[in-house]
Amino acid sequence: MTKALAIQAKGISKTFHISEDSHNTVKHRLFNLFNPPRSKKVEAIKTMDFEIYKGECIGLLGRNGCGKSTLIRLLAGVYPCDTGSINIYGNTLLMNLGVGMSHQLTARENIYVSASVLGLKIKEIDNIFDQIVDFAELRDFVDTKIKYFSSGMVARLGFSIAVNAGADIMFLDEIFAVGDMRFQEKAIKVFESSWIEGKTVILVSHGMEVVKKYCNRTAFMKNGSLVYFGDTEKAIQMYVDDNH
Ligand SMILES: Nc1ncnc2c1ncn2[C@@H]1O[C@H](COP(=O)(O)OP(=O)(O)OP(=O)(O)O)[C@@H](O)[C@H]1O
Repeated sequence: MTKALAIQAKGISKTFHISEDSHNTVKHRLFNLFNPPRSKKVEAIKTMDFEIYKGECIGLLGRNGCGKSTLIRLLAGVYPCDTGSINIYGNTLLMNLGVGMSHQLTARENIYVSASVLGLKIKEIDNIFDQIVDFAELRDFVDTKIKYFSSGMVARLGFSIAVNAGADIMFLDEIFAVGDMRFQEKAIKVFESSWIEGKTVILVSHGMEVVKKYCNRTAFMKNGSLVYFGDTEKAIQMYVDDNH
């Protein structure tokens, strides 16, 4: 049986240009009239190719700053790539600290916007609205702008929308680390339930137990490069060695 593609990345890369001197004060600007601000290049993602198949749970490991979040933001379409192309087969939702949700909107408005992005009609969203709110345990905050939410509350809302609205591909950035213990247990239960079967999940986590338990393949990144993508145990070993 041939495996169906969920994500195909070909030759993708991303470089950030960070300005080193911020000419913010009047004094600083006067003294630096003829010195343009210096800029530093950060190659967050160095050219890489990979394929992810439908139904896979993929782990993404690497030390702080190695490019994990940038990679999933590229895959989720938050940033454009500098080079290469990404093909996504299905609808996606990125769930970490509120990326993809608007902080100026209330939880209710974000539910409607995110679920529409996932392809649901207004009537369908009406039908699952209560489910989303109750699963996220945010009944008392439905009409509060999410800029007043804690990062855990935003993560709960994002996870609940994706679970209930049925995203085909989910990017989970440290989801098991941000909610409180009770929500983490609930999130893990959903993760283990049959619901997750057939869905494609890309999981960024510093928790080796979670990666070991759920990921059928794991990628190990270092300094923006995809060093290894395959057997989970082997990727974990490389990550552990890199931390010593
Ligand atoms: N929006 C941005 N503008 C400029 N530089 C950025 C931006 N986002 C990330 N970077 C830089 O790109 C590099 C990779 O960052 P990224 O957040 O992808 O790493 P990470 O592996 O997710 O780290 P962590 O484990 O700490 O979450 C870092 O050097 C970071 O400073």
